[in-house]
Amino acid sequence: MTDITDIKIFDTTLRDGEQSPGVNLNKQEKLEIAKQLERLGVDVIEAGFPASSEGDFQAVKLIADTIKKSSVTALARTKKHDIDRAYEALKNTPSPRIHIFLATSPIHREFKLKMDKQQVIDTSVEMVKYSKTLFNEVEWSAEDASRTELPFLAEIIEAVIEAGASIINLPDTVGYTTPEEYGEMFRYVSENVPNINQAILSTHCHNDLGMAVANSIAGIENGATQIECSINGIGERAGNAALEEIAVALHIRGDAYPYTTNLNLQEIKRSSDVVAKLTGMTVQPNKAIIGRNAYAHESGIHQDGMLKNAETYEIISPALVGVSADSANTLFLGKHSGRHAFKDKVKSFNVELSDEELSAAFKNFKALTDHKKEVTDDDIYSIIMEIKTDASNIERYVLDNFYVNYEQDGQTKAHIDVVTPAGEPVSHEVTGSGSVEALYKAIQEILSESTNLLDYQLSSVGGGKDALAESRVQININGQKFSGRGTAQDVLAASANAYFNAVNRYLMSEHATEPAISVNA
Ligand SMILES: CC(=O)SCCNC(=O)CCNC(=O)[C@H](O)C(C)(C)COP(=O)(O)OP(=O)(O)OC[C@H]1O[C@@H](n2cnc3c(N)ncnc32)[C@H](O)[C@@H]1OP(=O)(O)O
Ligand SMILES: CC(C)C(=O)C(=O)O
Repeated sequence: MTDITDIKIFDTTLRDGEQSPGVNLNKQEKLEIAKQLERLGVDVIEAGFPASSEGDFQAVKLIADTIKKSSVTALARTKKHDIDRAYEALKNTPSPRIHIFLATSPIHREFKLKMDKQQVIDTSVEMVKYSKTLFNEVEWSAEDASRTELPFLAEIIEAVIEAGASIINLPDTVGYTTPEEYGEMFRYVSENVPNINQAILSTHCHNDLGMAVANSIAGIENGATQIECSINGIGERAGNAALEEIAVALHIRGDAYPYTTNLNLQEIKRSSDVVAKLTGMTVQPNKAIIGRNAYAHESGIHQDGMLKNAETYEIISPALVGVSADSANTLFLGKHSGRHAFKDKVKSFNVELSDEELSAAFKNFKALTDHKKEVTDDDIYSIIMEIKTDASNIERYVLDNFYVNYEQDGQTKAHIDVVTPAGEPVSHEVTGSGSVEALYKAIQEILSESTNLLDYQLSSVGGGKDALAESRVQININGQKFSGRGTAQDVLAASANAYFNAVNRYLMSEHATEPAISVNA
């Protein structure tokens, strides 16, 4: 039987995540995120870099003073001032940890730090020892470890462990490495650092080549037991390894990855939402695990498969990560949807449709998808109601075509082509002082019945700029009031449909034994 290894989750949303260009969290916002990270069950919260500003010092302090279950840490350069500031900020947390770093790669040593190898070792050792006078737990990071000579990496790691570091983090700072290379670095360190069993190894991967999650997993497959990652994968440049992707990959592919974490997966969606909202970094729709399309299926063949057995196309249940069935929008109805999914949606409204009504509704739905990217539940309900209240079995007015033009003198011309209940095509043109006024005047003048408008309302159905327009009218015919409703992409078409709907309801009532559809008569 394979042993299961416990992996510690070190969340750096509030430190590396906040290094995302344009993100600037105040201390209350950072605290809200920290509280959510604690609910999510992360083992370590990296709350910030206290020496970087007074604001970040105060934020780290507030988090350290408040958070009790997760361990709170903060970043510091190998400088006494940075370490002292971190201590002042962290001293009230039950299990404080300092995270100090120094770059080890040739390019950083030569051009950025202007230090040789020995200076990098000596500075790191001295500052780990100093940190140890203040903190029980010292994490040391070899910045740009993945571009560092392996023998030098092994040498410096042995020295800092000897000085008191108990967590050794090996970042792929610039997101350059491949999973094979990153895994090989951990294997090399595990095999070539004599005192490595006195420390735990940690991954910290950036996503410049889109391999941060794969690299982090390669790290734990080769000896690391801590993963540094961030919610929604935010962080410097292309970001860090996404916490939610690692957590769910380890869970869903437990057969391939024998690891556990302390994370409460059901808090993933909420964590993602809080971070997206407070940082202003919205999540791309197709983002794995938490993107709005992650559980949505649009094409008819996929939807049919989903209805027959969800596992045909779904490897993760949205409920696993706290995505509600409603927001999962599992069967997204759009241009590529088929009859099975449409029928399923109709059923969810508890409306009975005959086979003919269903076919007519499906036809109208497909026609709508040619104009509208996202067809909402409201749109579909409107289509169903149109069908349910349709007067197609009686003679009625059919609006064939219309247009409305603005004239130079401020007048509006409306032209309509209608087929009458007797089946005759007729056209009429009028001018009026506004679009709806002119259109309704043309309709009133073309009807054999004498009608007048009592009430007119216009609203939008569904969201987005391509939402449907819905118009409701009440008209008076022969002393009786009839209501009408019309939906269309265009507000004038919806208005015309509503008027004809009311007139046709009158015609229906004339044919019925009881005028069931007249209102307030
Ligand atoms: C890979 C990472 O993510 S590392 C973390 C990066 N995060 C941040 O930098 C965010 C917070 N940073 C800041 O607010 C500022 O950079 C500060 C306050 C830390 C420092 O600001 P300044 O003193 O103005 O220095 P500046 O940022 O311009 O340059 C960095 C200096 O630190 C030095 N340095 C860089 N890393 C380290 C280190 N690990 N230990 C010691 N010194 C370091 C640089 O060599 C440079 O030194 P120099 O001034 O002698 O050339
Ligand atoms: C400071 C270290 C951990 C870092 O953020 C990096 O190397 O990317």
